[in-house]
Amino acid sequence: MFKNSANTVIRNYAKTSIKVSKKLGILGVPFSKGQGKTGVDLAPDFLRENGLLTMLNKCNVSISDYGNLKLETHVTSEDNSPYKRIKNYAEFMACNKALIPRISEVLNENDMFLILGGDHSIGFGSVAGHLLHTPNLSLVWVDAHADLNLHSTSYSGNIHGMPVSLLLKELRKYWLQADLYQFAPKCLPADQLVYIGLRDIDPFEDYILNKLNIKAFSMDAIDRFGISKIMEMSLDALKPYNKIHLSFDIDALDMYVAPSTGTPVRGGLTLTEGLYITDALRVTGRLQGIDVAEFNPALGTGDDLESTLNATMRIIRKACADREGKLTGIKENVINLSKELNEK
Ligand SMILES: NC(=[NH2+])NCCC[C@H](N)C(=O)O
Ligand SMILES: [Mn+2]
Ligand SMILES: [Mn+2]
Repeated sequence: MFKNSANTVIRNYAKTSIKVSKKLGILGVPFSKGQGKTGVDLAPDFLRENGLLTMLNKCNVSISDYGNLKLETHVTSEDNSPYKRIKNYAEFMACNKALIPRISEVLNENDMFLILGGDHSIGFGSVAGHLLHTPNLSLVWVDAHADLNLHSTSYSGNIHGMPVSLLLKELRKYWLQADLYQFAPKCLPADQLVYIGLRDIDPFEDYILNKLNIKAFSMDAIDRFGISKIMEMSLDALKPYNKIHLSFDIDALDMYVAPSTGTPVRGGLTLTEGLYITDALRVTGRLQGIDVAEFNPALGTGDDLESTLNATMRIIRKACADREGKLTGIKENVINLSKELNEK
């Protein structure tokens, strides 16, 4: 098995010599109610203001920016929510129901899409929408957390810790009252999911990872085998003709690299490892959807913010572009924003 995997990687890398520049559709989803901290909704515009589009243009990516998903402003009552333990369930559903059909619209006009979160609960709508367009899909979830809780197993009630359980075929039976078949009829088989970077898992998540035999590469595994071996094993686990969705929670990165995030965990990926993962997926030529979630520009000092912004931009560039351009103009904007936030 491992002999083949090395060949797979070499073959995949060889494909990069055919440089087809892909069309990229970008959509911001400024949703923050999947967890308790404000500010993660600022990320899409903050990334744009700090030169996201210019950076990608310099790398010859042709972009259509669809702006931000409009979120319902009048709050629906939680009284008739079927899952009382989940915080902001109605808002979560409204946002994701709006997001799901947008993915096909964006993919009909582009080769790839990039969703700018928002907290990671938007990963549900992004992947569910992707599955509607491309049912033969594999999911790579890069995260310190498994985000695999059920409404009934979550300690926090935060739905950013649950999106994967809403997506998995094997767990749908626990979400009957969510009426998922109506707006998210396609789901993901557990054997087409790979986790990378895990290091903070709840007991139920651990149980279900084992029970469903889900490929999960923890930080321990990465430290032990090295990231290149982990990527070989990851790609080997996925069907070779499937398109790939990468859902990147920036808290997968070490908290020294990406401190401006709501649930940081120590002992994470170096930026080099994060970029390696992203590159290994992009060069397969099958990467079709990307989420970048949990960047919260309102958290941390000016230095934290600069580091997190830089890491996030570089992950995005690696996912979307064959070439690297220069990052410019970031520093001034960071200084201005941290001044502004301190004055509040
Ligand atoms: N997307 C995230 N950062 N998720 C953190 C989840 C933390 C915890 N497992 C919970 O369910 O509340
Ligand atoms: Mn996380
Ligand atoms: Mn996450």
